Amino acid sequence: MRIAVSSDMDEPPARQLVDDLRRRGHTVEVFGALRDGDRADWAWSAEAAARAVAHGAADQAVVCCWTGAGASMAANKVPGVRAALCADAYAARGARVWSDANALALSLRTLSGGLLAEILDAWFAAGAEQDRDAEDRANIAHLDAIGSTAPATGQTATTEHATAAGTPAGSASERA
Ligand SMILES: O=C(CO)[C@H](O)[C@H](O)COP(=O)(O)O
Repeated sequence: MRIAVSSDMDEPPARQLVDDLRRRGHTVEVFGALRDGDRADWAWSAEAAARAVAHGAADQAVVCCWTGAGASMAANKVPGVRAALCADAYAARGARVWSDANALALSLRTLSGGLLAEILDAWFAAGAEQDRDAEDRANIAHLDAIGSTAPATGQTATTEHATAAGTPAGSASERA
């Protein structure tokens, strides 16, 4: 897989992440503090990695900062990117199976060597289960399409919004 990796800090866990991904056979492109001359702030670096996914230059992203919070927020601002901040293997598996996450956000503060390997094992072993949570995933896609100006998903979608972006699966108007 082609993986875009970002970090706002050139810390050992971030380097270890890149090495581990390459050992697993992935092609890695780095952003932020891991790349000479790149901007290293967490919002920009995570957004750059997320954009690589949105533009099709990468299949997935792994975005890092000290807590993982800022990196996940920035990545999730890029339409089409579903970033999940995962503190353990259970969260990583769930993010793939239920949420079809395409970006893994990690906290550099908490990553020991063993934990990183467990999270990556779980992340790459799992894929979205088509028959579970499909409605939720459709609503996330709908949110991407409509932005924040339309009624919340689950509320009655107006004709205007339904026409512009498609009616969200399971919305009140669809169930009516
Ligand atoms: O975890 C983070 C954001 O969620 C950052 O890594 C943390 O805030 C440190 O950034 P800086 O050194 O620029 O203050």
